[in-house]
Amino acid sequence: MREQWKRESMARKWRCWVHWVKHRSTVLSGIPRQGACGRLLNQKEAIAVDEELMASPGFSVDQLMELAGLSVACAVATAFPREQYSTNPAVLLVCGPGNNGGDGLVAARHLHHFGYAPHVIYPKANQKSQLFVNLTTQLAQLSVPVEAALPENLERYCVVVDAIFGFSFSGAVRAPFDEIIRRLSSGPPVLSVDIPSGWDVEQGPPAEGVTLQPGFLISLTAPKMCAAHFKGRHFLGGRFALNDLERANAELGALLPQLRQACQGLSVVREAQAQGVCASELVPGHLPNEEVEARHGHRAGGKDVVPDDALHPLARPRQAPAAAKWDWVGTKGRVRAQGPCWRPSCPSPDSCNAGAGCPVHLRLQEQHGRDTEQYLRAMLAEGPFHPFSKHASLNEVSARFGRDVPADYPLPVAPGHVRKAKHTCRRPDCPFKGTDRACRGGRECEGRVRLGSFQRVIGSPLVFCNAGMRIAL
Ligand SMILES: NC(=O)C1=CN([C@@H]2O[C@H](COP(=O)(O)OP(=O)(O)OC[C@H]3O[C@@H](n4cnc5c(N)ncnc54)[C@H](OP(=O)(O)O)[C@@H]3O)[C@@H](O)[C@H]2O)[C@@H](O)CC1
Ligand SMILES: [K+]
Repeated sequence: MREQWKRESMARKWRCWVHWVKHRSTVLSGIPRQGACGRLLNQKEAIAVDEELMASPGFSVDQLMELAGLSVACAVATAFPREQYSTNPAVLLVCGPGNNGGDGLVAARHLHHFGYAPHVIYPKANQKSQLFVNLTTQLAQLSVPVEAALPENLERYCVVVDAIFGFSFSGAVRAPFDEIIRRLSSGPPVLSVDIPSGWDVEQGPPAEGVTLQPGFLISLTAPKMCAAHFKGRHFLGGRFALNDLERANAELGALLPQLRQACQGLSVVREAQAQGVCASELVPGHLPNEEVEARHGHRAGGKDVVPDDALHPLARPRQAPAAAKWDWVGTKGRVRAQGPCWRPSCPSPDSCNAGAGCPVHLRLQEQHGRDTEQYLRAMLAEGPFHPFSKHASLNEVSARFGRDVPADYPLPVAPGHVRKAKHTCRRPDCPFKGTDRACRGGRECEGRVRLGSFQRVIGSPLVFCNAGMRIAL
């Protein structure tokens, strides 16, 4: 009896909510809201849905924020899978003064647990609310750095999570966030939370000034009107909508996410733009590819259901270049890599030759300097086919090829440009003493020590030959 009463009461509340939102939508919106993601919420509706979630079903702010932050972390993990990196990938989360910033703080905690290395920038930390104090304390206890200023070098991050402003943003961006947004606009790929920061919630990107163009967006609860101007990979998150969404969607004409499966952030499929119409549809992550194809008439391509050409260049999946494209040229014991760079964080993937200006290379050099073993480890950790710069020594390239080179690939050793192994063995009876051949024994032999360290690093067999270091493939 009590159960039935509960069910009826829930149903009554739900009908009230649907009626109320429907009525509000009609009254409040004068602007058409058919965009890239179906019917989109305007600013007042977004705020109203948020308030309603707290009022009627009694969600608390921290509950909503926890789910929102978790879905942000899931979207990052989907777009930048942890398995693609050999060390914990660095993620920069820039958090603003409101609840959008709170989502970023929560996401940082989950990303830490997912095996990422989050770094939080929180320029206007909210010290008054206990919720925000708790969130920063939790991060401190996990040793997640929380700082006020944006770091100088953004290239070390595989993605920047923009949790600066959400649906309460209005007007022109004020300091210090104007400068932050300017810098983020030319850095690594950006994933925006709910609203791309600096965009008007309804009108989209500002007409003038620097604009953030994120490659990824995760809308919370439902996409807002500005999402109509977004051209990247779109996720929906926040499992806090109420029962009976299908009915709600039908009645409201809105697109509230149906998060029935385990994943928290869902991709939104951008339908083929054949008739110039860009209507998107929410597709649960578990939908079979054939069905996606049937419904949208384009190749779903594994997990990625967004056609590549609809994506922001930084959001497009990178393909490993064919081995033939790689041309390693030995020059005075140094080598040069030619071919497109496909490091996920490369700022210019099509033109980068990882030369002296390659920030990754510079950073690795800066961090590890002459410590060969550390430097090699760091190089290898950058992922497969990291193109070495002009300044990489032949030995480093040899070490790299020892791991990844295809069996039929020519050795990167150009005649006449091979570094000769120095004879540095101090044994008085060394048979190679006085010759230009390297000693194969002797504890002090520099070649042997180095050989040992390469083997430790890459675990592949390297042998000495007369001409210098070669790879045993
Ligand atoms: N149900 C949901 O969907 C859920 C939503 N959630 C999340 O909450 C987000 C909305 O949060 P919110 O209401 O706290 O506002 P938000 O946009 O973060 O920031 C407001 C701050 O920005 C500031 N500010 C404004 N304009 C500015 C300007 N031009 N230049 C500079 N500053 C400016 C403003 O300062 P003030 O104007 O007050 O001085 C204030 O401090 C929402 O998008 C979603 O991410 C989840 O957490 C839970 C479930
Ligand atoms: K944002």
